[in-house]
Amino acid sequence: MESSVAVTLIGAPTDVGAGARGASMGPEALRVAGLAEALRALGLDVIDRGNLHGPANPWQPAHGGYRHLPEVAAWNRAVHDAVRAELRAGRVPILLGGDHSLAIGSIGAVARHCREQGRKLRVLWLDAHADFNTCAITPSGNLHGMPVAVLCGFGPPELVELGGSGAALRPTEVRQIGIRSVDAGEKRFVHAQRLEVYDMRYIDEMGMRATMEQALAGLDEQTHLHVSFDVDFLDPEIAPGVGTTVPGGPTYREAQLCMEMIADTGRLASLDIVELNPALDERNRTARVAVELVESLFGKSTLMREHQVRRRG
Ligand SMILES: NC(=[NH2+])NCCC[C@H](N)C(=O)O
Ligand SMILES: [Mn+2]
Ligand SMILES: [Mn+2]
Repeated sequence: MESSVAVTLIGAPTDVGAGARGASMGPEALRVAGLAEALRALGLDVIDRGNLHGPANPWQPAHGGYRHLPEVAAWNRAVHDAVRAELRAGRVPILLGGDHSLAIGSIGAVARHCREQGRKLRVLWLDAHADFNTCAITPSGNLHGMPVAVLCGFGPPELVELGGSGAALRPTEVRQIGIRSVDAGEKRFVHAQRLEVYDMRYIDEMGMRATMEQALAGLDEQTHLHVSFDVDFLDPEIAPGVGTTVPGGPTYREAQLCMEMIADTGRLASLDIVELNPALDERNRTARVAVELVESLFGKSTLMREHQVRRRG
């Protein structure tokens, strides 16, 4: 028997990067939906470290192109240090957001760890949004619309330099899946930086299976696979509990296949679950769907692998 996978839950209860309040309740909603118990039932070693602490949401307008930059930076420093500690201990950190700006700290720590260990990195960004805005092009100033740009080096120094000097990511290390809302200036920047985006039209035309085969192509034993799961990736019909819903997302079945195909790679080494907003949810059903998808991400399947009818070539 191989030793069991060890995961650590890290709560970051804040919505300082978002345009709507409520994602700060995400960590507790995921716990109430039974995340830790579900992962333990799969045989994983699960530690829940509780919640990180950081500044309250001052709910102020944008300042120099950003809303709440000092608060977002403080939360991300806490996330960075917590994620880094778990990676160093050989565990799989699972960040419970919180809004998506927290991926700056989380992926900043992952990228730094990979550099130190000489490992390759692949980031799968599951989202309705590209989150590739900068202060010059953002329509809102909300930092949850900017983490991918910040991680690629485009943003304020207090965020860009969080995981060490220089940009955490190269655009070629990222694959975006499920995208269906990109702002005008953001769209030009996505093209200029050659982000690899599998938008909803691509998924409609090619199907989720071919999409994931491409997004996961080229992984090897040295690759650290990070999944940044913005719950608004999902169609609002199955996931209403998010602050920025966009219709036309993946169905329950498509999302399950996406997660199962990631699990099959055996490379998943860190995860963010962000943008769950219990204030907008219905009886915690979005949290429960998120837990079901994360179970698949960690290898839950209907039948034992060896009993599955092999799909044809
Ligand atoms: N992580 C998210 N839900 N991001 C939504 C971003 C929405 C919009 N593109 C903005 O920059 O304001
Ligand atoms: Mn989103
Ligand atoms: Mn997002």
